[in-house]
Amino acid sequence: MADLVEEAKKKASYAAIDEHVDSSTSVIGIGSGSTVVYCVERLAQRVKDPNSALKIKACVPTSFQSKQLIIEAGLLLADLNAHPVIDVTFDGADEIDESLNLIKGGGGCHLQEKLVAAASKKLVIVADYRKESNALGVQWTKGIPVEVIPMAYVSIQKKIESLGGTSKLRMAAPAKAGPVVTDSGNLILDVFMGILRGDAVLETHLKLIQIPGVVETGLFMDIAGWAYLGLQDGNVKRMANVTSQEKQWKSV
Ligand SMILES: O=C(CO)[C@H](O)[C@H](O)COP(=O)(O)O
Repeated sequence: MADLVEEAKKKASYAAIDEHVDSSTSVIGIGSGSTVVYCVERLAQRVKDPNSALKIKACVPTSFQSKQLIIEAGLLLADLNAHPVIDVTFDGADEIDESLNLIKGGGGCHLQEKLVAAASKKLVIVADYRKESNALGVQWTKGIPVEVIPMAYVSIQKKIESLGGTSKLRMAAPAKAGPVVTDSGNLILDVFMGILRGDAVLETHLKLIQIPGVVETGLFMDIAGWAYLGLQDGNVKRMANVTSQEKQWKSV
């Protein structure tokens, strides 16, 4: 089972890199999590190939983890302020619906992931078959990750209750006593607001983001243009959202 999942992540990642990186690609965003490890592996293989025509100028990370991945692979590390327009970003997801709405932030990196995605002409999601869903909250049952300012986390929890939801402060145990602290120094609430279909995804994001002290939610709507899903039978399923692709190209 574990091998099957790893193989699925690797196949999806290799296909995504091979189909979205070419000699015109200059700046690449690198997401976070266990699946993007294979994207970086494939990218490094292609860059180091003596016959390579690639001219990658910079890789922009979305977390401490992805910064380390870029450095260890010998790729060129840069930051978003130096490269505010990114050609293509590759990132994982915790759940993906049919319209390519996503839950992200299982690894606690969704704030920087959203900032890098928003600066990207293309966002390509890589995942294994367990992430595909017909509605958000069906496969991923650990709640919507919501990054919050530490001094307000209890009052934010109360506001979430008044919206009909519940939340749990994400804890770091057993790795450390106390809460998970994000790369930006904030806390994470995992928020339960039921199963989200269609317009409910955006509506829920808007309700949460309006609460003072909420920095970002792990709901990503209309931003992923492509998703590559590694399947159990060894094939890769390709999904595309034309509306998101067009919006992205226009907004950058
Ligand atoms: O959003 C994320 C981190 O904040 C990750 O992309 C998401 O959790 C998927 O991770 P993995 O590839 O390990 O399943």
